[in-house]
Amino acid sequence: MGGEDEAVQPLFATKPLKGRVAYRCFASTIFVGICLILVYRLKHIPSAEEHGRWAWIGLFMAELWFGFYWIITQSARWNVIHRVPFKDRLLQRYGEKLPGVDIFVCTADPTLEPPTLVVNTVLSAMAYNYPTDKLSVYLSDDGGSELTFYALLEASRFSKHWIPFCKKFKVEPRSPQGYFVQHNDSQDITYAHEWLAIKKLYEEMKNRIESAVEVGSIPKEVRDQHKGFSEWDSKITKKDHQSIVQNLIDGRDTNAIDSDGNRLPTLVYIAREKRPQVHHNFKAGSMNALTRVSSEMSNGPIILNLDCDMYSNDPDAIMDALCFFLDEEKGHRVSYVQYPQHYNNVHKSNIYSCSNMVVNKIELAGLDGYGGALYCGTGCFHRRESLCGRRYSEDFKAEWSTRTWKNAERTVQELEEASKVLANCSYEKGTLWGKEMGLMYGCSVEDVITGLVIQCKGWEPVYYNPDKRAFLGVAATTLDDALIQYKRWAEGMFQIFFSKYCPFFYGHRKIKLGAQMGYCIYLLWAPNSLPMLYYTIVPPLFLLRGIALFPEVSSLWFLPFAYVFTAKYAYSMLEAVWCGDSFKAWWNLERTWLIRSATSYLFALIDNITKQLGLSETTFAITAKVADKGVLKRYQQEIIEFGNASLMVTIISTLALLNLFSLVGGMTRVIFRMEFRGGVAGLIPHIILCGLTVMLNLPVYHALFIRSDKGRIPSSVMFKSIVLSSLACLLPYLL
Ligand SMILES: O=c1ccn([C@@H]2O[C@H](COP(=O)(O)OP(=O)(O)O[C@H]3O[C@H](CO)[C@@H](O)[C@H](O)[C@H]3O)[C@@H](O)[C@H]2O)c(=O)[nH]1
Ligand SMILES: [Mn+2]
Repeated sequence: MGGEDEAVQPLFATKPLKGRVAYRCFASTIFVGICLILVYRLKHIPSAEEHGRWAWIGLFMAELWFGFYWIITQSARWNVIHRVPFKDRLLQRYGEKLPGVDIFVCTADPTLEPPTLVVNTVLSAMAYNYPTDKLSVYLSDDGGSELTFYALLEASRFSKHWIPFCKKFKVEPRSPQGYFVQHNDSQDITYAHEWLAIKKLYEEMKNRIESAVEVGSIPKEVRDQHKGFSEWDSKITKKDHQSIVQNLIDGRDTNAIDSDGNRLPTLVYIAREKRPQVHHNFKAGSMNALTRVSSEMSNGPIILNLDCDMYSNDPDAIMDALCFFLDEEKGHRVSYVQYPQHYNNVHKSNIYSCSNMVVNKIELAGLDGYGGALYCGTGCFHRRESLCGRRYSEDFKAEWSTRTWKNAERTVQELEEASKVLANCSYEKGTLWGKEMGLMYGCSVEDVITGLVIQCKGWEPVYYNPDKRAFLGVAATTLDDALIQYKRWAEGMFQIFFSKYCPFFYGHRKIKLGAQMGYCIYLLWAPNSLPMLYYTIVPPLFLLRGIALFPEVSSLWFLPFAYVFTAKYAYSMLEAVWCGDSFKAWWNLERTWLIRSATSYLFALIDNITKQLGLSETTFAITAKVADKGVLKRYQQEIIEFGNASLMVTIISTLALLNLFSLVGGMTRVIFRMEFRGGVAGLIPHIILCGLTVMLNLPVYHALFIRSDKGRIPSSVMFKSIVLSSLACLLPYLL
C-alpha cells in the first residue's frame, strides 16, 4: 500500500502533443487566407446587370460556412493531449481492493447480428485478466430471441474451457473467432495439443449454434436442458414479450468453476419487456435496463459498455482503464474512459472511411484536451454513479472496496424475479430514467448526448488511445450501410445542436469553449451538405457556360484561394499519413466526405426538418454485421458496393456525371477559344475544382459504365442520372 511518508505516485499522466506552436502558427496563416477570400467575395459582387450575381453570393455564403466550420475544427487541433496509465503501480497498490466491473453487451437482432458473433464478444469479455469474482457480463437482447439465448447458454459451457486456456497460454485476442483465424505455428507440444482440442470444442459449439439459427428453432432435447427456454413457450415476438432475466452463471456459486477449478465470472441474459404501445428507446433503453438489473445483482461500480460486434482485443484493458478511476488525486473526477473505435475488417485503403485515424489520434484527443472527450457508445468504461445521473461535487470520494453483491444472500431465482420488475416497460414511468438518469432518450446518438450531459454535471471524462487496440468491431461493408449509418449519426448530432442541449448554451459556463466548439465539429455535419453541394454543382455549371466565379490566376486575389486550398489539403494529407493512414486512405476519405455530404448529411438535414414539423420520428437502423459472399469478395478487393437503385446512389452518380459533362464542355470551350466573360484565366480555378471532383469520382464512372458485377450501379440509375445531369447542364443557359 502506498507508503504514508512517501508521496503517492500518480496512476496516470496527461501529456501535450508536440508541435503545437508550429501548428498554431500555420493555422493562423490559413485564417488570414480565409479572411482575404471573404473580402474578395464582398468587394467583387457582380452588379445586377451582370451574369452570375446570385451564384456569386451563393459562393460567398458557402465560403463563409467553410470558414466558420474550419474555425470550429481548430478546437480539436489546438490543444491535443495524450494519456498514459501506469498499470504496474495499480497492481502494486490495489491487489485485493479492485472494484467490481460489470460488462454490458447489447444486441438487437439475431439476423443482422448473428448469435455466434455476439457470443464471441461475450467470451472475450469473460476472459479478461481480472479477478473473476469481480467480473460480471450481462447480455441485453433487444431481439428477444431464443437463438441468442441458446448461443449464450452454449457460450457459458464453452467458457469453462476457454477461460483457463486463455489464461494458461496468455492467448490474444480472447474472442475465439478472432483467435482461431490467426496462424498457429507454435512448437510447444502441450500447447499444440490443447489448441487443437479447444478449437474442436469451439467449432462444435459454432456448428450447433449456426444450425439452430438456420433451422430457426431450438431442438427439444436442448430446450429441456435449461429452464430458461420456458420463457419462449408461448410464442413471443421481438416487439411483444415479457421481461426475461436468466442468470446462466452465478459468480457467487462456489460450484461454478472452470475446468481448472477456478471460479467463473457471472453471466446473465436479459431481454427487457417489449410492448407495441410502449416506445423502447433503442439502445439507450436497453443500456438503462442493464444498469438497473445489474445493480440488483453484482452492482459493480465500474461499467464497461460494448456493442455486440466489438470484442476485447486486449485482456489487460480493464487495468488500464482503472488507472484513471483509481488515481488518488484526480481519479474521483473521472466519469468515463472512452477508447477509440477500431475495426478488424478495415483494409489499409479504407474504402468507406469507416475507421478514421485522424479522428482517433487527433480530434478526439484534442477534445479531451478541453475536457470534452466524447462518449462513443462502445468501448467505454463508466463510473456507475455518473452514468446514473449523479452530479460531481468536490467532496465526492468513491469507496471502491466496500461494494459487492448488494443482495448477497438471495438465491438466483429471487434475484431474477426482482430484476424482471426492473426491466419492465412500466418501471420507468414517472422516473428520471432517460432524462436525468442513465442514457438519454429521444436521440439516435444517445451516446454523444449522454456524454455531454455527464460532462455538464461537472465530471471529467478521459479519452484513452493506446497503441495496442483494446477493442475491435465490425465496420460496414457496403456503401449503403456506411451511408445509412452516417445518416443516423449526422441526424442525431444535428438534432442535439438544435435542442436545448446545444453545447454553446447548455454547456455555457459548464464546459470549456474548446469543448463546446469541439462537439460542434460533429453536431454540424448535416448542414455541411448544402455548401458542399453548392460547391460541386454551381462552379461546374458556370464553367460550362463560360462565366468565371473565381479570380483570374494572374490576379493577386487568386493567391488566398490557392494558398488556403493547397495548404488545407496538403496539411490534411500529411496529418492522415502521420496518423498511420495510407495516401489512398486519405484520398478515399476525401471522396467519402463528398459522397456523405451529398447523401447522408443532406438526408439528415431534411429528416431533422421533417421531425421538427412533427412529420417523422426518431428511428435506429441497425448496421448489418454480415454480408453475402459476393459482397464480401468485392469488399476484400476494395471495390465500392453500390448495388441497389437507391436515391442515394442516384444522387451520387448524377453529381459525378454533372461534373464530368461540365469538365468536358468547359475544356472544349477553352480549346476552341469560345467567348468568355472574364477571360480563360478566370476559368482555370473552375477547371481545377471540377477536375479534382472528377478524379475523386473515378470509381463512380467505373461502376456506371465498366463494371458488370452485382455491385455496379444499376442501369436504371444510370439512365436516370444521365437525364438529370443533362438537364442540370442546361440550367445556366436558362438563368
Ligand atoms: O434497438 C436497438 C438498436 C441497437 N442496439 C445495439 O446498439 C449497438 C449499436 O448498433 P449498430 O447498428 O451496430 O450501430 P453503429 O452505427 O455501429 O453504432 C454506433 O453508433 C451508435 C449510435 O448511433 C452507438 O450506440 C454505438 O455504440 C456506436 O458503435 C448494437 O450492439 C446493437 O445491438 C440495441 O441494443 N437496441
Ligand atoms: Mn456497430
